[in-house]
Amino acid sequence: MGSGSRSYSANPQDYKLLEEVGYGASATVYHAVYLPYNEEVAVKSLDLDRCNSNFDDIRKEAQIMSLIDHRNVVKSYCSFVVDRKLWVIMPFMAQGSCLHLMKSAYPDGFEEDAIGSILKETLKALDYLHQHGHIHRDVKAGNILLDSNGEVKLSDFGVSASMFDTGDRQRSRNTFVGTPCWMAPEVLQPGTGYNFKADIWSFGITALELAHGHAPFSKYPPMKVLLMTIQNAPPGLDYDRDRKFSKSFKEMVAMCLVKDQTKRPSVDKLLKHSFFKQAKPPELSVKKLFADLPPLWTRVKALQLKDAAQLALKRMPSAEQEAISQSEYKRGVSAWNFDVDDLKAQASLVQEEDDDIAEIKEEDENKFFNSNKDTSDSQFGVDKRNSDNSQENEFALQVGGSNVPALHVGGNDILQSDKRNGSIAEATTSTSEKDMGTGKIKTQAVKVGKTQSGPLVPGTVLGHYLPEKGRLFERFENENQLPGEKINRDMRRAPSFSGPLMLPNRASANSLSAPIKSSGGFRDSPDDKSKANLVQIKGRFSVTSENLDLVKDIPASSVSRRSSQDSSPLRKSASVGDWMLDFKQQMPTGQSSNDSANLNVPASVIVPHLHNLYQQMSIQQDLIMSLLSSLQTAEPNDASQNGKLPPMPRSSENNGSVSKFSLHISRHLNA
Ligand SMILES: Nc1ncnc2c1ncn2[C@@H]1O[C@H](COP(=O)(O)OP(=O)(O)OP(=O)(O)O)[C@@H](O)[C@H]1O
Repeated sequence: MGSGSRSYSANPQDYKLLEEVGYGASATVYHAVYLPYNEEVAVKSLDLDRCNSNFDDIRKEAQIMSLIDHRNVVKSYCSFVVDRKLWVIMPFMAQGSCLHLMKSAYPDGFEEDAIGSILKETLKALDYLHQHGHIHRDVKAGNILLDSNGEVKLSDFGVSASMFDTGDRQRSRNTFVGTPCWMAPEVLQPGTGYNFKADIWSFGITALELAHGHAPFSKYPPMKVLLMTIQNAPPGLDYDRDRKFSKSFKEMVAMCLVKDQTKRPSVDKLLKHSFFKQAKPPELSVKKLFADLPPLWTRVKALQLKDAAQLALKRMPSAEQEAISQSEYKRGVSAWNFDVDDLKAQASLVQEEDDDIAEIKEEDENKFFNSNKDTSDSQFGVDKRNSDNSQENEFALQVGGSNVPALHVGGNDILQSDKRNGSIAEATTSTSEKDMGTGKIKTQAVKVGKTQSGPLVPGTVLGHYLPEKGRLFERFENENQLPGEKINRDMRRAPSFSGPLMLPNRASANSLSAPIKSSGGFRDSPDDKSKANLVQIKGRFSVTSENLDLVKDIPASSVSRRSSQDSSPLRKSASVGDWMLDFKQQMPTGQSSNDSANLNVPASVIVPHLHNLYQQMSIQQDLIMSLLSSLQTAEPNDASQNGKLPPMPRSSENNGSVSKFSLHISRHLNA
């Protein structure tokens, strides 16, 4: 197989690996030379031990990549296994990803003409993929690659899904994979399902990312991003700093970022938008972006060092968390694995225990509720943002009410799609209750051990968030020294800018036609089989049976969600004490409970709990910081209100949210 008539061998000796130019969730990407042709290529080395996908899925991804034939989509020339790695040979894109380029030279984003060209080429790639039945599912600046001549290609099919894929493979997963900042609301919203329009949302977010240098909400931890995506009005080009952008650019972004997926345009329609009609050829507008820059690998290395230095400087745990979150974002890692069962469990607890979470509005995002008035007169009849308010309210109600949004993976979710008149029908994952088959899939999930263990805290739900540091090292431990690799090991022990790190299990990350598993439809009923793998529910956090090896010896005690003793969810979530108690109850009779210090508890049992405890401490610190900053913000008004916390001044929708939030936090702290 190969490019055109060229074929590339499956012999690793024919490839000389040079510099590392990127690192993703499950792969390292090298600049390399294909010796027989003396041609530069990129070698993506996927660590099979770190991939949770089964090998067939990985191979299918590689196969589909090799069938791709479009100038704006990165294809693979061939792929083969070398030791425990799958090498995928691709064209080398000498300027790397747009994300890398922004981070090294354009921290505030690109100029509009470059953005227009990049987005137009990306749209062409999406057009091709959608026409061929694929939802990319991971459109973002980190996956838009640039060549030295200005060529733009969309890459990384690690999480893409085939709209025509049905059957076992589709049912076989219970983990939603994506990158939270770019994920469309319907992907998270119950009962709707999603289709290729999810790519249009991600495309709109990518437009903002290219315009600002970062995606909206990128500074927040994943759980918060999920809630904000669901609750808040869509982001847009509405800030003062966005005055420099044209009306047509703003309109185009507003069209993409409509919460109602049926009102989002197709790629075809978007391509006809005036913003793209006037886009310059990329050789004019994109090529100049890197005219004066050093080679890609030098930039990547510099970014790695900078990232490592930043992390080293930030010693405070809470600051570290943010740094980690930021560095992961900067690496463009997309394997944020959402365990849907865990999220559902957490969401259900949020519903009962934590209505006020729904009212936490971020300062930046509040303005969206009252903005976007200028985006209503799109020639394509795009909805006014304000017309989405009913939907906003609906979301807010759902969060606070009985239909809390929760991720759901329907076990029988089948992609229903067909191709009519040459265009893609709106293939949608079915999320109706009758389609769920939850019990079956949940049981499978337990069996395959894909859920996260330990108390469910925002950090744990998205497994990688806090444990990142640990996995960073794991990554280095596991790494093979590849021939030609020049980056010294010490530096690789620092957080790698281009690397993913801690992405634990990228369950479907490598399946090009990975099923679209996440959808809505959470049933919060006592007989909900989704709770089959809940071992304990404590406050808003739960211990799940992710790792049956870990929990099988611990009595599964069902704790009422609103037990009077459990009024302090956060504190309760620090379940180490309970766990020790449980463990001690299982001690052979006669052994004194005072022996706890000498308990012969295996490290494999202790470490996860210590880890959880650490996470909870971090979250508490985070909450304290949030409270402090809320208080600081409120201080000027405070004096005039006799010590009462004032309502949020910016939006009537936020009245009282600070005080509720504060109350919520003080409940945590005082309990
Ligand atoms: N063909 C290529 N030429 C040059 N650089 C590349 C190429 N492919 C990937 N890269 C660089 O390597 C990085 C990681 O690659 P890629 O996104 O394919 O890995 P991944 O493990 O699938 O990552 P992700 O976490 O985004 O899923 C990219 O962001 C890009 O900077």
